[in-house]
Amino acid sequence: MTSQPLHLLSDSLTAFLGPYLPPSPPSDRVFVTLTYAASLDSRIALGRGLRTQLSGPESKCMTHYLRAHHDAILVGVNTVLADNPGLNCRYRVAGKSPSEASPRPIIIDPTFRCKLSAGSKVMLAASSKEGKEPWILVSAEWHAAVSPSDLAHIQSIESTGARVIPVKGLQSDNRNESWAAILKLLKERSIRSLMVEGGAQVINDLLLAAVQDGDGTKVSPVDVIIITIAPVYLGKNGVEVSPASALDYLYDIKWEPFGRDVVMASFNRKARAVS
Ligand SMILES: NC(=O)c1ccc[n+]([C@@H]2O[C@H](COP(=O)([O-])OP(=O)(O)OC[C@H]3O[C@@H](n4cnc5c(N)ncnc54)[C@H](O)[C@@H]3O)[C@@H](O)[C@H]2O)c1
Ligand SMILES: Nc1nc(=O)c(N)c(NC[C@H](O)[C@H](O)[C@H](O)COP(=O)(O)O)[nH]1
Repeated sequence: MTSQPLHLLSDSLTAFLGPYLPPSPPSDRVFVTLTYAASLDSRIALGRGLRTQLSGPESKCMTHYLRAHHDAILVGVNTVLADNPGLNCRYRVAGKSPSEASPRPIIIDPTFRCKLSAGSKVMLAASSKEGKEPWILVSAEWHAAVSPSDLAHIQSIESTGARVIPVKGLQSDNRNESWAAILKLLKERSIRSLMVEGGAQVINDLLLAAVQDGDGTKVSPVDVIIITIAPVYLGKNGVEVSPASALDYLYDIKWEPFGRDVVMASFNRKARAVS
């Protein structure tokens, strides 16, 4: 990988983000930050499968600063197929190697469509010690009936330290149940803070998701929402972020300009109770 480290953020910008970062020491459950970059018409890409750069250099740097503060970063498989993302942290953290500063990449991919190769950016970031090896979450049903060619592929990428992890309850047709299963698995594997970067299906689902808290109460799994808004329109064919129903539960909202973009950071009132 030949990516350049990102330049430092000013003190005022780190002060802006500070209140929204995962707690230290971490709490007992997985702290979830939902973050993405959208156009003025709430599109996150020009069309399905199209990588679309929205963030300018300043807000991009903000995203990598956030990556440095999370144990893991999660995307849906369509984002991997469209964007070939590195999912590492290119913001330099004093006293940590790039790999140590990077979150664990996690890809939700029930039927292993990503078919990661050694040349994909996420695998290259890991092999060049600029990131961590990805975990690919597949459904337990798919894994139980894996074909010989997929098994060979899995063995090949696992030999590099990547993991293909079967998850009971991970299913495309009951995605709310999937979130409960994903968060349980991540907690068992000592992930205490998760940054979710997209794509649209993941974001739209998570905005309305409800999982059981320790005492059985239904809660939203999302603690913090951080959105970069870029001053462009992507039009009607764009990939839209718009949940299936209305919601109005953000609080302690701050807006901050980052270059030509503006970033909104907020807490989610439903992170504790969903009626
Ligand atoms: N601007 C941004 O910030 C940003 C961020 C990420 C992606 N994108 C764009 O978004 C587009 C991709 O978005 P998308 O909506 O097509 O796909 P996605 O990335 O949300 O992936 C969807 C797929 O992931 C799996 N999946 C997701 N949630 C699941 C669940 N709970 N249970 C089981 N399986 C689950 C399924 O296989 C599903 O088909 C791309 O064009 C990409 O460039 C933009
Ligand atoms: N913050 C942000 N601004 C954007 O304009 C954009 N398109 C994304 N998209 C998020 C998605 O996860 C991308 O796949 C990664 O941003 C790829 O970037 P990396 O190689 O991982 O740095 N995110």
